[in-house]
Amino acid sequence: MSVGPWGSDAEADQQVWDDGSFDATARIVDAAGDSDERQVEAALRPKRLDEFPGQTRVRDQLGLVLKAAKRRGTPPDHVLLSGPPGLGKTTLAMIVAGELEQPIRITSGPAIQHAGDLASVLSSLAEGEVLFLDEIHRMSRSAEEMLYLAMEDFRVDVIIGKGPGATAIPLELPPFTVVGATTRAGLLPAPLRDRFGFTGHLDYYTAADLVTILHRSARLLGLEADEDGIREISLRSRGTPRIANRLLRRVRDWAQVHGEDRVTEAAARQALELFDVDERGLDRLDRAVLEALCRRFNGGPVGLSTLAVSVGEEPDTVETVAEPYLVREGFMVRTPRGRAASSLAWEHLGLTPPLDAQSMWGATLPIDEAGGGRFEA
Ligand SMILES: Nc1ncnc2c1ncn2[C@@H]1O[C@H](COP(=O)(O)OP(=O)(O)OP(=O)(O)O)[C@@H](O)[C@H]1O
Ligand SMILES: [Mg+2]
Repeated sequence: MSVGPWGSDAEADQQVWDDGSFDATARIVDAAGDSDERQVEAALRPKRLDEFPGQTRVRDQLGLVLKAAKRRGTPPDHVLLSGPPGLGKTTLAMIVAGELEQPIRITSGPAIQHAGDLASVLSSLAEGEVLFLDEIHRMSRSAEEMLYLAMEDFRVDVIIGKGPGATAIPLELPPFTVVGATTRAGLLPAPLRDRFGFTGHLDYYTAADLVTILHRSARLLGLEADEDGIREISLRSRGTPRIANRLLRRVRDWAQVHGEDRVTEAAARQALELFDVDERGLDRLDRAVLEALCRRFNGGPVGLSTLAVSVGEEPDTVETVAEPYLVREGFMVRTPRGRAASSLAWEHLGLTPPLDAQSMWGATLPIDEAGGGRFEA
């Protein structure tokens, strides 16, 4: 067993595991929401574009497209919204219908497994109606092909019968608007992507936008909130309104249980400490990964699977759950020789990087200069 300047491996293990194993699916900083949460969220969704803070480019462009279509009295181009979970794609889809003053029909890629499922939705649409297709990248191939035709020519071919005797009966559809949402725009086949006249890509929010969102949510939840309390929550929300709203609800719980009726800075700090979300929005898994990188591997680089074993997780969990945010925020770098801690990581953990750390990871070198090769996985 190696005993470094920071103690033994066993001690490091203890820190990660002393309060039970880590459940990656129940993270408070998970950007994806579960079905219970979606009900609470519905109440917090802005209903109109001018109540929607942040994403100014997408908001202004979309506003223009919708206003022009309304003025012409025709349905607007189909709208594709892409971006990471929890940033407001569903919210914007609802807003499109709200701004057009049209009903919205909601379905999703996984719910449309057969072209027939889509045909029945399409054939029941009224003129001008908005069809929201969530997770559009998960639709079946045959449904996708039907959708191309429907989006472009407002027509579906209904197949009657089977085998050689089958005939296609074209069915005219009234004009309507598809709003597609996807977290994986890259997975959409080009012909489908091309049929959207407007594409909006949502990006992470600034802390200032999250402050606006949190003030609004606090008001809707009937909560008094101090500026400092709201700011504290915004900084820990990983640029994601869904996480911000969730943290706000936990802070509300904490404040109410402690007989306070305000979201103060102290309440926010204590509540979020209890839930293991630190000042930069890192949770226990994120910190365990950084701790392992710095303490055990001297800052890296280290292979993903070795790193995963040392925090007791599957490589896939480390790669998809912790890594994206750590890399995005500059705590961790992916190098051709594995994962490495940045100086920010050492600083965040309150540790001093060893003198030879810089030369060890060579992480800031572009891949080519660092010797070519692929990312170690
Ligand atoms: N700009 C915003 N202003 C206020 N609240 C927002 C904003 N964007 C998102 N939210 C809130 O965040 C929560 C999640 O938003 P939404 O469901 O629209 O995300 P999404 O992009 O559809 O996520 P997913 O990819 O998981 O479906 C909702 O409660 C919504 O009210
Ligand atoms: Mg959504």
